[in-house]
Amino acid sequence: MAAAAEEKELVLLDFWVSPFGQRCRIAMAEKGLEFEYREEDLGNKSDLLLRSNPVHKKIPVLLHAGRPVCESLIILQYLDDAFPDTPHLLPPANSSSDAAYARARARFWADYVDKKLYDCGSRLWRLKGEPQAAARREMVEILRTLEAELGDGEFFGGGEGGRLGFVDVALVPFTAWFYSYERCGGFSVEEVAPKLAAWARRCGQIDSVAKHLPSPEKVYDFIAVLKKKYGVE
Ligand SMILES: N[C@@H](CCC(=O)N[C@@H](CS)C(=O)NCC(=O)O)C(=O)O
Repeated sequence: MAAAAEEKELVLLDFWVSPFGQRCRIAMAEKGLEFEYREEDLGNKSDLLLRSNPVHKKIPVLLHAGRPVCESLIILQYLDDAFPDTPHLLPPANSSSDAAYARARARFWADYVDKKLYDCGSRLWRLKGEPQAAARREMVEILRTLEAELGDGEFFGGGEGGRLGFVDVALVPFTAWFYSYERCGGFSVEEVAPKLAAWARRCGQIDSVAKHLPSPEKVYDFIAVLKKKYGVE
């Protein structure tokens, strides 16, 4: 692979359960890029993390030859740009208006995942009573909206040659949280969005995803730790 010499220079500052970090790990696995994984203690962030992401002080940070790239969706786009000979997540930019439109559309849905799904999922385990019921109604709507975008497709598309694309990689880490969302919210993803549930199972069979996603039970245990930390009963 053309990028081989540069691959060794990729370091990912990450935290095991982070869906944002998992996006980067899955993307690099899909691209066949080797990287060094460095687990951060988010309660005691390393100087390297604080120096590399002084604005948000968050993981993931990708260091490429020592230069930091922050924010998971920006990291995914950077990987497409910096390693153009590897399979693209976004349709390659060319002069056609169709490619430009497909790129814009994929970015829209990845942004939707960030703006809606993550926040709503957090409210499902943090809240009780009516606010939690409101989060459940919103989550059902989000899942149905994503299912409508998926349609009858095998994947959300955008990737080269029927592979995982930008939206797939942006969304798939949250499938490890579906079980927790279901238990906290009292609903079934299979019932509200069966095609999306089937897509999640399909993704789970892909090596890059299977290798980098934790089990749903481990995520649920982690949420129990978070609940304790934030005093949620
Ligand atoms: N928008 C960011 C979100 C990253 C993020 O929220 N990271 C969390 C872990 S999941 C973090 O580093 N939290 C530490 C903190 O907020 O102090 C991205 O897409 O990379």
